[in-house]
Amino acid sequence: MPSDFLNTIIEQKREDISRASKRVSEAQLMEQARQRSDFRPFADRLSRPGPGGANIIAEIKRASPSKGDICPDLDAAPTAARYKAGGAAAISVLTDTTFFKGCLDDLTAARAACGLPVLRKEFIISRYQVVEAAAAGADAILLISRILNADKLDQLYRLCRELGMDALVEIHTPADAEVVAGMDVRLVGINNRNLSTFETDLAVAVELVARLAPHQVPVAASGIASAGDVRRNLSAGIFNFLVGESIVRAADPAGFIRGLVNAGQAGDNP
Ligand SMILES: O=P(O)(O)OC[C@@H](O)[C@@H](O)c1c[nH]c2ccccc12
Repeated sequence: MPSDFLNTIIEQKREDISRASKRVSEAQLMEQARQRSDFRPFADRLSRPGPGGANIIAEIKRASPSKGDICPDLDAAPTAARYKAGGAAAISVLTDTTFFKGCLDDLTAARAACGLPVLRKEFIISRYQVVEAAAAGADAILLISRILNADKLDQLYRLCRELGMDALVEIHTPADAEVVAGMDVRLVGINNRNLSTFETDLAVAVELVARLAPHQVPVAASGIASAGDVRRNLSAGIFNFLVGESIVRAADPAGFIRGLVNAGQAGDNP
């Protein structure tokens, strides 16, 4: 069972959704979402390693419940441009306001400032948020297996695909892996962080990757902080990485991303 804190987040989400849907109906959002034809390929880009060897999904993350403020004044548009300059394959934007100090406008601004595909990083529990993501310009959404039962996960995944977006489906345990291995989901995020305890263990991704189905491509997420961390995952067959805090805190985010992208190349840094 999710801890109290994860429950607190989910309760807050229910409130957010109820408030937002009074302002703009799902039908209105659906109309906007249906007009899109500008999707940038997220899953395709991450299906094979880029020229550097590692694909980095660089995250816009001002704060988190486990770390508090990371960079509260971070400006989404120039940050996304910097991430692109460093060779990021895609951008992840946390759109939760209460716990992560993000918003959907960050996603729209980040996307407009770089040519990269953009992932909506959110605790998605309802159709409304999926349609809202598409209307706001997301190319992909995160679906967290831990907070959805198998039916709901499947429904939201289908809706996401129907609207033209890709999904990153996140797992953390062997039981989550089993549910997702039975779906036609292509991109599977393996979160090294336990969302209840916030404990991060880099062994989680390298161990769980063996449980994915042959058609699935892994993305290691959380706690990745060095070229050495990337190399450890590359040896386990993982070439996609979702990285937040260590990029946001780096003095030179573009240079830091570049180091991660090229971590697998001979004669490279620590
Ligand atoms: O900042 P880190 O440790 O590099 O982690 C990034 C990302 O994996 C993390 O933000 C994350 C992974 N899954 C989530 C689910 C919800 C909120 C946040 C997340």
